[in-house]
Parts: sequence; structure tokens; C-alpha cells
Amino acid sequence: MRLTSLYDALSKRRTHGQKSLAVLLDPDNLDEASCRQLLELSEQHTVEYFFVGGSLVMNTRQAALIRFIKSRSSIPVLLFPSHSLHLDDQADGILLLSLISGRNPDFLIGQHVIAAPLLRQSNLQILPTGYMLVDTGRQTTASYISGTTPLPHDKPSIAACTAMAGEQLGLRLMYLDGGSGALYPVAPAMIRAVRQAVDVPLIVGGGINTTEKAQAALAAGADIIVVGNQIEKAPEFLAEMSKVVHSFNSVATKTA
Ligand SMILES: CC(C)=CCC/C(C)=C/CC/C(C)=C/CC/C(C)=C/COP(=O)(O)OP(=O)(O)O
Ligand SMILES: O=P(O)(O)OC[C@@H](O)CO
Ligand SMILES: [Mg+2]
Repeated sequence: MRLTSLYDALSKRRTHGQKSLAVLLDPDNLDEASCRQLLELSEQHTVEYFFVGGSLVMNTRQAALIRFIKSRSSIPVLLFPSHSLHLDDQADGILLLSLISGRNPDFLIGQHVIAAPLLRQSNLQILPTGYMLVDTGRQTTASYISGTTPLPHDKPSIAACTAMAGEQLGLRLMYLDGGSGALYPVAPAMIRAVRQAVDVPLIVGGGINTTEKAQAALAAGADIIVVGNQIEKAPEFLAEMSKVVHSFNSVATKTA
């Protein structure tokens, strides 16, 4: 299995306390003009990763979207797939999610069995990721589609034990996700508990739509924050998020 330069870079950043910004691009919501604008903004303001995916992917635009990004940007593209149908060799890597907050065997291992031979043949770098959906005020597409109950938002110890089990099973990243457009983001107490429970890099997303929410997630221990909806609504929010993440890094460097 390709465990990978992307993963090495990610863990090196974590070791050095360097935080990262991932911009989530949903093929269902992005036309070429908006994508072009986001690529321009990401040239002016540092973005470490593009995540590409959506809970449904109702059209065949994903391939064209990735081709468009790869022809114009050197920022790594990571697939964020909701299904084994959504593989695409043009991307650099894949967050190979196992939905460990749920008890649906299809999303714990079933989709992975179908994807395994295709992944073996592809050039995608594989990032095995413990994916935890967290209840953040309303049912999200991801929890509905996967038919799973998200983690209760005020039970950090359940999240910590879930992440611990995922790490013991060999997963190399953890992703705490409040879901697309969450009413409120994953609680800092939960992020802190997971951060203390495991050593692997921690991704946090869902409902990050203000500077304060981004700062709170980073201060609680997120290594990568993911922002989707708010950048779809207001592209200039990308610049704001880049500033938050990278000013956090410069403070960390100065105090190291
Ligand atoms: C093994 C492979 C290749 C796939 C399985 C992947 C698994 C286990 C997925 C977990 C369940 C799931 C449905 C995750 C959704 C992840 C995702 C792409 C979220 C982003 O989409 P949203 O933005 O939340 O949804 P909308 O499309 O509603 O905006
Ligand atoms: O779209 P938002 O709410 O930023 O969520 C991003 C992502 O974590 C959802 O899976
Ligand atoms: Mg979306």
C-alpha cells in the first residue's frame, strides 16, 4: 500500500506544530467560474489541501473539476469520497474513510472491499482515516446517507475512545466532522479530548464559518481545519481562514 509522501508531509507538519487549511470543493456546488475564482484566491493566500467530494455527487462533474484544478494549481487534491464510486486517479491522494463513529458495516469495511482492487491499480496515495461524525444540531447529509447515529456533541470521552480504537486498528488520521453546514462546530472540549487520546494528525470540519470558530478548533488541537460551505457562500472567506491558520503558525514558531 502506498503510505505516502503526502502522509509524511502531514505528520511532519504535525510534529512541528504547523496547522493547515483544507478547502472542501463539492462537485455538486461548484461551477467553472467559481472554481477559477477559488484557485486565484488560493494562489494569493496559502491553502495546503483541496478536499474534493460530497455526500451525494449527483453529476459527473467531479472528474472535470479535478482536471481543472490539476491543470492550474500545485496544491494537492485529496479525494473525500462518500462512496466507492467516487474514485479518481487524477487526484493526488484519498482520505480512505472508515466511519468509526457509526455501526454500519458498509461504511466501516464494505465500500473499502469494493474499492480495494481499484485503489491497488491507481496511483492514489492512500491516507487511512478514522471518520467520526458528530451531532451538531441537525441531521446532516452524511449521517442520513450512511444511516448512522453521530457521536453526541457533549460526550468527549466517547469520541476519545473511538479515536483511540481507530488508532489501535492502524488508522493514520482522525477526522472529527460536524457535517456540511453544521449549526455549530465540533465542541473544543471534544477536539481536546481526541487530541489527548491519539498521536495521529487530527482533521476537524463542519460548520466553521467564523474566525472565532476556526481559532477555537485550532487552539483545541486540530491540525487541519476544513472549510466548505462558508467559502462556497463567500469566496473571500478563504483569505480570512488562511490568515487565521497561518498567523497561528507564526505565533507557534516564535514561541517554540
Ligand atoms: C471506501 C471508499 C472509497 C468510500 C467509503 C467512504 C465512507 C466510509 C464514507 C463515510 C460516509 C459518508 C457519506 C461521508 C461523506 C463525506 C463527505 C464527502 C462529506 C462532504 O459532503 P457534505 O458537504 O457533507 O455533503 P453535501 O454534499 O450535503 O454538501
Ligand atoms: O461545509 P462545512 O460546514 O464547512 O463542512 C466541511 C466538512 O467538514 C463537511 O464534511
Ligand atoms: Mg457539500
